[in-house]
Amino acid sequence: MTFKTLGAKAAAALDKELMSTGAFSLDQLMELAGLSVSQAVFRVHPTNKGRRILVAVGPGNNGGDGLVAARHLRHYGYQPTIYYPKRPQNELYQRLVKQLEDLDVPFVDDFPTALKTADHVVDAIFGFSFSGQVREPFPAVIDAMAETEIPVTAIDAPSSWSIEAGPPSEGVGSNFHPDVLISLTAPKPLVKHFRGRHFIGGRFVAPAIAKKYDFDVPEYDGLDQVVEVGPNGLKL
Ligand SMILES: NC(=O)C1=CN([C@@H]2O[C@H](COP(=O)(O)OP(=O)(O)OC[C@H]3O[C@@H](n4cnc5c(N)ncnc54)[C@H](O)[C@@H]3O)[C@@H](O)[C@H]2O)[C@H](O)CC1
Ligand SMILES: [K+]
Repeated sequence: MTFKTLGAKAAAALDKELMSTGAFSLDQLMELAGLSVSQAVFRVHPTNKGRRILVAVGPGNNGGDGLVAARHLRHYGYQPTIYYPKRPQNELYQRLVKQLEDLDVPFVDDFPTALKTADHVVDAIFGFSFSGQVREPFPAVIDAMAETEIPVTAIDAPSSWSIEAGPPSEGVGSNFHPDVLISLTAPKPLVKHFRGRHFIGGRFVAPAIAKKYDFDVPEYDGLDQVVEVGPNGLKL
């Protein structure tokens, strides 16, 4: 049995609904999404496998999830480093950056060089609002993540993949296959093409909303914010 998937349009509509009739703020959803990501990273890459986590942060809310995850990882004893080349003038993201600066988390401009000394990478560049060809400065970053030997965890989608159709057939991202994926609230159709370890996170959806959008809320254990499922959404 597989978990139902949520296309890009449905995922955006669900987000909107959670923040209107659902009465959540974006900060709350992002905090819980980022907390889920930090738990998935801890599961697949505990601190004894290496503490240096490089987080590639994009310009939207997927990037925000990455900034939140980095803060939690720092508190778990990791040493996160942030690559954040396109920073929107938005108070929410500025606050997330300040929180990391207060924890002495370094921000770097040169992604390939930072990758050489990292133990694990988090891809927080694009999520369900990605479309078209990858624009600068991200093509080289995605190429570097595709080629690296160290494990990569992608938040919600491997960046550059089509949310509906998966990896591009050629060019940037065609050889990008992250080791770990954490789908937020529900897997996206691209999971059909994913072969690594797959988690679902985002433990904040009320049953009535999940029913309306026709997806399954997984059974979370105890305090967990993530559930591991089969690579392409199969129930384990
Ligand atoms: N429902 C949840 O569980 C929650 C999910 N969250 C995360 O939010 C993202 C979706 O965020 P959104 O801001 O809508 O968009 P993205 O981050 O995916 O990216 C938008 C950003 O990227 C730019 N962009 C789009 N295409 C390209 C391109 N081809 N080249 C360069 N740049 C591009 C675009 O202009 C925007 O600036 C979701 O996946 C989750 O990770 C929330 O945290 C809330 C809870
Ligand atoms: K991503």
